[in-house]
Amino acid sequence: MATGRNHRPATSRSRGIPDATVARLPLYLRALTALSERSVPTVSSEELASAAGVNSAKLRKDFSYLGSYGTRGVGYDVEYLVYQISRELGLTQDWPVVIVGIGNLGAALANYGGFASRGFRVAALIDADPAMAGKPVAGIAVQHSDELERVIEENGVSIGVIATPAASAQPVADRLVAAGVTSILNFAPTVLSVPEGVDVRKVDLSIELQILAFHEQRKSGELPDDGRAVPGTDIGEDAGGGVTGSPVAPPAASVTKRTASAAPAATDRRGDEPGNDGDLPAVMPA
Ligand SMILES: NC(=O)c1ccc[n+]([C@@H]2O[C@H](COP(=O)([O-])OP(=O)(O)OC[C@H]3O[C@@H](n4cnc5c(N)ncnc54)[C@H](O)[C@@H]3O)[C@@H](O)[C@H]2O)c1
Repeated sequence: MATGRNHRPATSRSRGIPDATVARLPLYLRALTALSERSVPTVSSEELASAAGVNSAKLRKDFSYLGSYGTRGVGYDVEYLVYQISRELGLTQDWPVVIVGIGNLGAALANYGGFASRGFRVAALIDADPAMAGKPVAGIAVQHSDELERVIEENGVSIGVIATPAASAQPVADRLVAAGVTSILNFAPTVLSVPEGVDVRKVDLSIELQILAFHEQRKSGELPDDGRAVPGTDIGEDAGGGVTGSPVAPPAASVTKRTASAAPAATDRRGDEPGNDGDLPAVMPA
């Protein structure tokens, strides 16, 4: 991982909020939503930091970017923070999402209730297999790939989820982008090339397991022969930021924006934006 401590942190395009802060906002929101469901009116930074698994000083710094400073002796207003973070994340509006590749994973994603409850409406399920067309999955009829462009246009889809085999992922991404999609969540184990202005996040559970395997190996005292740390395992601090109690990072700031090129994201992103986690995997908040 690049060491970016002496550099200005990479920031999101809105209001100059650092990407690492943006990556922690869903963690705060998840913790705050749980408090809200229990009708808890206020929360201290320490309590919320602990519930979100984040260091409390980092939390206060993150909230300062939102203009939220809490009230001394009272803490933060839970409902207001839920609103503020939801608004900052763009969750106060409905986001139609298209899932491409309705096999084991695509069907599981389609059935995942957590999308809808967080403002992501599954607008369409797309698969290249003609035998799948018309079959209901999660109450939605699967549509053939030929329909992809029409579906995106009709539903105003800007977020696409790719759950196809790796070999199909780039052509699918190209079609999604050409049709107007500007954000892609990629589950296929391949690096995607997308034009400038398109954001890609990737999820790879096997990478997370490999990181856990590394920590297991450390716990058992079995280090690699040369005793060096395995690269890419220190993602907690920059990506999830100040995460406590967990050896594995929460959602990494793995937004990838680049011009179309054959260069892997891990190389070009880390090279030009120190302190950002470039192509590290993201894990969906549960
Ligand atoms: N990121 C993760 O943690 C994770 C976990 C499991 C699987 N995966 C990956 O997700 C992908 C899907 O896995 P799966 O087990 O669901 O596979 P699967 O074979 O069950 O499903 C793949 C589906 O994609 C469809 N498809 C193929 N090419 C297509 C195209 N060009 N356009 C539209 N649909 C197309 C196939 O018809 C099939 O229905 C694989 O790349 C796999 O490696 C990732």
